[in-house]
Amino acid sequence: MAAGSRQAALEAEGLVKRYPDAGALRTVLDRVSLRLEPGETVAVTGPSGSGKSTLLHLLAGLETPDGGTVRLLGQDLAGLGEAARSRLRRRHVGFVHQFFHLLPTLTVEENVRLPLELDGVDAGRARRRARALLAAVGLAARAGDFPEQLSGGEQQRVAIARALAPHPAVVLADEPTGNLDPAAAAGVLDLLEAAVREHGAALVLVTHSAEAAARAGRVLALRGGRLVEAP
Ligand SMILES: Nc1ncnc2c1ncn2[C@@H]1O[C@H](COP(=O)(O)OP(=O)(O)OP(=O)(O)O)[C@@H](O)[C@H]1O
Repeated sequence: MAAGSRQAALEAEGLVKRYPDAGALRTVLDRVSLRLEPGETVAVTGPSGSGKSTLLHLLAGLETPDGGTVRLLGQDLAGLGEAARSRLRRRHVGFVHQFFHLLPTLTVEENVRLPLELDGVDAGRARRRARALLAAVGLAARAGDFPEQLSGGEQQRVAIARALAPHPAVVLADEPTGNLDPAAAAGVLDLLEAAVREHGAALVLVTHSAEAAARAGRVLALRGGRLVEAP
């Protein structure tokens, strides 16, 4: 790192991802590069199937690229073993999945506590943090419920509380406002933006929503596998 330059929260260079398709390999991402400073929000748009979720999975180290590198807080994910990569992800990445991925056998509060407890945070502190987050997302009264007792929008807010629980340096949100009414969608964006503002998190927001994208500092689009400035 050059003297005086800030360390990027997240840096992807030349990412390539190919998937088998009808007996051949199809290139979904073709040399995609992206750099996010702490406190920065980037919206990624693009048609269905353009590779937005794939890009988020590569940035989180949930999938391995066929080419290129991802550095999270300066660490090259490819240089880490699976255990170290999981630890880095658990501590520093908040991932909001498109379909929530809450664990159905755990209560709402247990879902939010889980990443903290997996990371060795003591039970009392994890409970306090989970309750504070559930209060922030307006679900304090639902802490003891199970995910299936909640509406889609409520489950999405739990997923966001869980993603923000460890104070992640990077938040990767895959369509966090999909299927929400406008008021709920605005509330979800407020929560994500608060994480950026209060903790200097870097946020990548994958979205089909023009309103959501308009709230980001930078809007990029995936087109033909390339990440370009949105018009
Ligand atoms: N594990 C996989 N195996 C094979 N093909 C895959 C796999 N994952 C994704 N793809 C393909 O890669 C392309 C990009 O998928 P991706 O889910 O990243 O798109 P997206 O832009 O997020 O779409 P949407 O907006 O519909 O969520 C799609 O054509 C998809 O079928």
